[in-house]
Amino acid sequence: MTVVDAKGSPVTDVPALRASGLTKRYGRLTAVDALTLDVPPGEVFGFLGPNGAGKSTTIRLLLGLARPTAGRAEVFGVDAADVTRAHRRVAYVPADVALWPHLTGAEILHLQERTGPGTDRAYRDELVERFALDPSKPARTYSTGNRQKVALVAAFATRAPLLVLDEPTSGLDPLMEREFRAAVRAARDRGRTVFLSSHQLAEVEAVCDRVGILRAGRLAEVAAISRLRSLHRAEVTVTHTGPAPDLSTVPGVDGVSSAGDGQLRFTLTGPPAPALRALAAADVTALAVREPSLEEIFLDYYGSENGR
Ligand SMILES: Nc1ncnc2c1ncn2[C@@H]1O[C@H](COP(=O)(O)OP(=O)(O)OP(=O)(O)O)[C@@H](O)[C@H]1O
Repeated sequence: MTVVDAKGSPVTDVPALRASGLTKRYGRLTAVDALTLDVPPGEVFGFLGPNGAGKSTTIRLLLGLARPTAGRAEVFGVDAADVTRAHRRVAYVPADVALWPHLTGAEILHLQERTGPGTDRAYRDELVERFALDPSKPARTYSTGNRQKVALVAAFATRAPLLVLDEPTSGLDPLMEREFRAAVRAARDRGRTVFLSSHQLAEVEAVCDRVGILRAGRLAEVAAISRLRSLHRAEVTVTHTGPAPDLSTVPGVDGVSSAGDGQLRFTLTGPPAPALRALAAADVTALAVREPSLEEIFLDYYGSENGR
């Protein structure tokens, strides 16, 4: 029996996606290493990591397209290996969209409608317009971006409660990227769950509630974007009159520099209270704090290293 809330939506604490000790080895290489993660229903989750970190392999495991060496993947409580049941609730856009070359975009969308978990046709037509897709052409004539658009329109227009998108915007131009972000927000407004692997950090920052950062097959961090920012270095600029405040021994403060123009710059990690107490002793006339972008956080994690 399904329990529903006042609006008729199912009440469930079963995660949309669950990975428990999920592991995939290819010979000696451990592509995904004991990955444990829950994505609750209604969340937009960003999945980040450099090339080769194991993002696509994780997605393949979550979708039952690859068999785990150890551990388990579940979609709304159903074992990912039970593909027929699990896929009733999933729409998937792979990194390399392959379409039937002789069918037109419209024919492919129609085919998806008949085989998938149900389609909102009015919304699909709206998305075709929004993504400026010409559905009358055979798929073999589509560019990479246009193939991606067909797959995205089909996925967003389904009634599947979970969308798994593997680097879905790599071929889209900035206008289409904007439409993509709007479609993700609309999906969330409808209570759908989105699992989005991406290299576009600005995109993840704009649409995701939480992010997971994968490094060499392991989850290095899972956090809300705001929390991730607060854990990382903020850049602080203090304008003062009179002698510069002494921050040399303040916990969390690093890289103090003064240009001698009444401005002091430093980076701050962790709670700001000790720095604020030290600053209170000086005559501070302005204080500016710049939080790091997701890109800066990402580079902090990886530096110039590879993901593996
Ligand atoms: N079928 C396979 N056989 C052997 N090794 C594989 C196979 N699939 C993936 N790998 C290896 O597993 C590691 C993770 O690859 P994966 O494609 O999951 O990374 P990714 O994070 O998706 O990278 P990218 O961002 O470049 O797409 C890589 O070292 C890759 O070479």
